This record gives sequence, C-alpha cells and structure tokens, in this order.
Amino acid sequence: MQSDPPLKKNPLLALPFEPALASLGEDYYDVVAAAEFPVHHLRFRNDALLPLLNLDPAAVSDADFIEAFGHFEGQGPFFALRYHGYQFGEYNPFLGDGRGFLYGQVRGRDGELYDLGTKGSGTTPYSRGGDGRLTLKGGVREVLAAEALQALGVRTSRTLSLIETGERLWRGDEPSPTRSSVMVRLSRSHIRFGTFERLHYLGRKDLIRQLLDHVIACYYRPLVDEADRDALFYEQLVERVAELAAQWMAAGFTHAVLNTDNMSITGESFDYGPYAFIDLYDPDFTAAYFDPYGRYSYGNQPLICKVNLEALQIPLETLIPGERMQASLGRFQAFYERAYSRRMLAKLGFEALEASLAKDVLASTLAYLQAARAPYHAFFLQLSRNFCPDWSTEAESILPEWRPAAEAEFLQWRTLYQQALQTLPPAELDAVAERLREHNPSTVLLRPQIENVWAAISENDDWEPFLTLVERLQDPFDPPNTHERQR
Ligand SMILES: Nc1ncnc2c1ncn2[C@@H]1O[C@H](COP(=O)(O)OP(=O)(O)OP(=O)(O)O)[C@@H](O)[C@H]1O
Ligand SMILES: [Mg+2]
Repeated sequence: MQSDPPLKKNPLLALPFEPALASLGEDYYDVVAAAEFPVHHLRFRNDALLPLLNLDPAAVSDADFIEAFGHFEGQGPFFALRYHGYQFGEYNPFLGDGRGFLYGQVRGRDGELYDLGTKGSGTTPYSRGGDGRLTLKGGVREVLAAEALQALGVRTSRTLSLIETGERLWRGDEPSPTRSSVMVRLSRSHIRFGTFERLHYLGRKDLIRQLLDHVIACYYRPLVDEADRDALFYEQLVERVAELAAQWMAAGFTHAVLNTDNMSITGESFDYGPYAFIDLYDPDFTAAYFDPYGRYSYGNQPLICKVNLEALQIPLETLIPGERMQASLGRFQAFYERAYSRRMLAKLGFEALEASLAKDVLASTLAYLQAARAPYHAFFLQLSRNFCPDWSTEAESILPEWRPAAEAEFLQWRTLYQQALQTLPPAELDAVAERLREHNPSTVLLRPQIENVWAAISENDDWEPFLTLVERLQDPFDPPNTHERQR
C-alpha cells in the first residue's frame, strides 16, 4: 500500500503556542476573525528574529509567512484585547484593539514569553468606525523604527512580517487612495497601562488582582516569591520606564503618541505611528501634526512617562499603598538621569567620569547643541569620526568647524570635554575612540530617508532601497577601525 507523502508543516504554525492570556478567562478580550485580503505580497520578513523563536530562517518559506501571517490560517482563536487609555490627557473608554489582535503567545529561546500581535488585520468590536487596516507606508515606517531602535539599544517590539494586501485605503494624512498592509509584531506583551485603567473603570478589583498576578508571573518573574511583590513590581516598572525614556532621548527619538494605551506594562517601546528621529537638537520638536501643544514633544517624553506612571497608580491603588507608589515614582527622575547620563557619556566616548565633571560635560554638550540648534546625530558622528587622542592636549583641534554656530557655548563645551579627556590615562584614549564609534550611528532614520524609500516603493514598486535601509539600520555604526584610516 502506498502511503501519502508527508505533509510539509508550516514551522510558523508548529510553534509551541502558550495560552497565557487565554488562561485568565474571557474578561480581557473578544474573539475576532481576520479580514480576507485580495492579494498577499510578502514585503518584509524578519529572519533575524526567527532564531529567538527556535526557527531556522532557511526552513521557513515565504509561502509559510503568507499562510500564517497573511491568510491567518491554521492558528487561533484570535483575541482583540480590551483596554482604555488617557489620550492627550483625556480618558477614552472606547478603545481596544481596533485593527489588530493577539495572534498567539510563544516562549522564546531566551525563556521570555512573547506575543505575536497583528496590526491591520481587520475590524473588531473596537474599530469605532475605522477600517481596521494599516497603510503600507505605516507598516514600512513601523518596520524601520523598530529595527533602528533595536540597534540603538532601545527595548522595543520588533516586526516579524509585513505583507501588502492589495486594498485601497483612504487617509487624511497620506495621499489617498493609499496601499494597504498587515503586520505581525513580536513584543514582550500587549498588556498596556490602559488594560488596567479599563478594569478600574469597570470597578473590577478582582480582575486587577488577577491581571497583576499574571503580569508579575510572566514579566517580573524574579518577584514572584517576594512578599512585597506588588509594590516591587511598581518600583521596577518605574525603573524600566525611566530607562526606556532615557533610551529614546539618547537615541534622539520622539515616539509622538505616548497615550497610556501605548505604554506597555513591561516597559517596552511599541506602536510606531507618527514618530520621528530628531534632526536638529530641539527639545520642543514635536513629531505629530495632531499634537499642537507639544504634549509629546521630544524633550517632554521623560515627564510624560512619569505622568503616565502616576495615572497607573489609580487602578493599582487597591493593591499597593499609595505612599509606596509615590516613593517609587519619586525615584523616577534619579533613575532617568542615571540612565540618560550613562548613555550620553558613552556617546561622548566615556564609560564613567567623576560625578560633577560628568554632569558638567553633559550639561555643556546639551547647552551647545541647543544654542546652535545643531544636527544631533551629525554632531556625535563627527565627534566620533574626527576623534584624535591629541585632543587632550590640543583644544583648538576639537571640531573647529562646529565653533561658529554658538561660539560661547562651544568654547564652554570644548573646555569641559578636553578636561574630561585629560582625566583618562593615555592608554584609555583608544577605548574612547571605540566607544564613540559604537554609540554614534552613521545611518540614522531621519525623515528624508523614510520618504526616499517610500518614494521608490510608491513610484516604482522598488523595494531595494527599503530593504537596504533596513539592513543598514540593523547595524548602523561605522565598521571597526575605519575611523583610524580616515584620520
Ligand atoms: N484604521 C483603524 N481602524 C480601526 N481602529 C483603529 C484604526 N487605527 C487606529 N485604530 C484604533 O485606535 C486606537 C489608537 O490607535 P493607535 O495608533 O495608538 O494604535 P495602533 O497603532 O492601531 O495599535 P498598537 O497600539 O497596537 O500599535 C487603537 O485602539 C487602535 O486599535
Ligand atoms: Mg496604539
């Protein structure tokens, strides 16, 4: 008797999905179906992420991606997650996944629990009149942001796949009709501050208790056996969010929509809509056209994170003493400054400096950048490319071309920068050069870069510039030893 040939299994569908959220019961989501799309063109697959899911990229075909993350066959049920949120300071009880769902949860090779979540997969009970879709440009922008941030050391969600879906969408902020896509995102949970806010709004203390236990068990595991774990959770969240704000600020990144429904309970950065990397150093830079008062401006991000953490105290109040949370929140600024200073010192080439000198060097750097309205990334890249150990004895040779932009502030900065170099033994100066190279990208995702790759796609359906840019963003630094040769 002839046996049937073995069916080829789609490795994406054979992932060991864990129903972590589903195990909590039905209060947190609505079961939804994916939209059916007229076409499926795989535009991006993030092979770099597959090993984390114990998958060999060579064993996963494009057709596998399309079956799993375009047709959404062979897996389910899918959950549109319920949440509320403060949007631009106003409470909105009508939110929830309106164009996405939790596709499944998987444990990564690193032992962490990851969510696969969609964006643009169709309408849900929370679409509020929206079409449930993601524009192709929006998908392209989200892929780019996540890859760029990851390489700059920001704790971020990643994009696993982007599939073009052949529909025509109408949007006020893109020339329309515009092309459609569906994205699958890998993240450390889609539980948002707003997930807790909704439970408070509904008066469900029991569910707040259940959800917090779940969050601690899944995402704050070392705390599970602590008697004081609820309060420690909030303290660690404050620390993680402060660290995240510092990561954004050092990377020169403006998230642009820091509503509490876009704040992850794991302290991870996600949801890349109208974001922008700053070009000129300007704390007032605001990326979203719908943010006229600059609530979510570049420089306001640490403060707004703190405001959001404070709002989260309301749903947590029944579980954690208010004074404990206030005391933790009181440490936000110190956590933030420590993390920001460490990252900025690395961008200046230092691992550590004596505390008051570190403070002065950093303050003078920012004062110069702001007075000169200097291009943020170009300044640090040039510092990195031009760095020379002789700078510790020859002040005049330190970036002379940057002097005219704001001379007084420049001279102040230069004096302090040189002073900082002089605290290092001569042998350490090579390490400064290396640190500068490793912390200052030569490929930066400025708006013109995004518009260029988008123009190639929209005008010629040419995906090469996009794929090339993704690759460069994944490793955005000059190669080792190139600066040596340039000098
Ligand atoms: N085209 C759309 N159709 C339906 N709902 C939408 C649409 N665009 C946004 N929404 C909903 O509006 C709210 C705010 O959108 P926002 O842009 O912050 O999130 P998102 O980008 O859709 O998703 P996420 O936060 O998961 O990245 C969310 O509840 C979202 O689901
Ligand atoms: Mg969102």
